[in-house]
Amino acid sequence: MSVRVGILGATGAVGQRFIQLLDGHPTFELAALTASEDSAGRPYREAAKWRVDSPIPVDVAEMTVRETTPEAVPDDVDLLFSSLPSSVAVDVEEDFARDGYVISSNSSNDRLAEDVPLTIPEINPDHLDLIEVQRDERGWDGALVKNPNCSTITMIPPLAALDRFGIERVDVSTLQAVSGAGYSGVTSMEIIDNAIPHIGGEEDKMETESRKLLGDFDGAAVTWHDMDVAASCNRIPTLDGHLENAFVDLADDPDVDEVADAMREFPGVDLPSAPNQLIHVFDDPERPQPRMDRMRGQGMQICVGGVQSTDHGVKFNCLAHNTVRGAAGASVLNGELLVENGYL
Ligand SMILES: NC(=O)C1=CN([C@@H]2O[C@H](COP(=O)(O)OP(=O)(O)OC[C@H]3O[C@@H](n4cnc5c(N)ncnc54)[C@H](OP(=O)(O)O)[C@@H]3O)[C@@H](O)[C@H]2O)C=CC1
Ligand SMILES: N[C@@H](CC(=O)OP(=O)(O)O)C(=O)O
Repeated sequence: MSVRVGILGATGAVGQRFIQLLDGHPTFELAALTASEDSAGRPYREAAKWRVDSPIPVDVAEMTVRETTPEAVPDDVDLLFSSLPSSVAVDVEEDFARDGYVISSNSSNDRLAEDVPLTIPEINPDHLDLIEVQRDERGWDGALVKNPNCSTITMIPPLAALDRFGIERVDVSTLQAVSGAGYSGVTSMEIIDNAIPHIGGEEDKMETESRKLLGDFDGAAVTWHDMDVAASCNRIPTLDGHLENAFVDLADDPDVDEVADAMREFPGVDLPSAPNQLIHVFDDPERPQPRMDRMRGQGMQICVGGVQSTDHGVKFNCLAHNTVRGAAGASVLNGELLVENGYL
């Protein structure tokens, strides 16, 4: 089966990752690229300042960038990946869904909307069926599906593995790469020889999205997990890969080996972009490290290390590639789940 796909916001940092990940994809055939009015009408190679660590695919380089409107995208495109600024996406994504397109979006708008699935295929694939509720309520033929924030997605797989021991509270502190802010988000003068102990909106996203992701879906609505989550977010001068230190209070008292085994054995999914093993647990206390470990599982694996018991539960470190597993890769995986579950 081949599905014709497009990318909204294709010239940006995440849009370029989409192009890289879709090159040679077994199911998805890239058929449309959109961006702002400044880029529309230009060949992609001219409109995009290409910065990904592999060449622009030859056929993509010559594609003409389109306007980001439903009229500008061919009708035979079934699935759109969205990496628009959220201020733009909030209206535009709804226009496309109303027009019949299915959208797998990485932008932060609407992630907490009651009828919008916020999905990680290995964690809560059942939440995808919120699409039925969404279509009933909004009268759409299309659909809007979201993946979480990059810092949130990094800690969720290990937390999902721990939930069998009864998570009561999570305290997490992040060390986030500069690519998370986009290419012009943090200047070199701000970040070299430095760390910035604030990332606007990020703590709130981690504290809320995590509870929706680990919540229960009863076929009509998601009841959020009742754990307390407190996050502290920091920017550091790594290029890619968010590292996080998590402290988790548990109802039960598992030993370190039980915790590590629960993470190692946490099941993956059989989708083209999914890693064979979702969580890699290091015994070496100096791992994971961003530069060494962010590309494990082609950037889609979650790395964990430093698992230790505490008075109230466990602590560990976790790492994921923020623009692959944390952004474009997460949307592509959701697209694969949409195909698998018959939504396309
Ligand atoms: N960078 C990262 O690691 C992560 C980013 N995200 C989220 O993904 C989204 C994209 O981020 P990123 O790729 O870094 O952003 P960029 O600024 O690099 O790219 C934005 C894209 O949107 C297009 N665009 C901007 N304004 C408009 C408009 N008015 N109409 C149509 N298209 C427009 C741009 O086109 P043009 O080139 O023509 O201006 C470009 O293609 C954001 O919502 C961000 O929060 C999420 C997780 C990680
Ligand atoms: N805020 C993230 C990147 C991002 O854009 O997240 P979101 O997808 O929630 O907008 C970072 O700075 O690393």
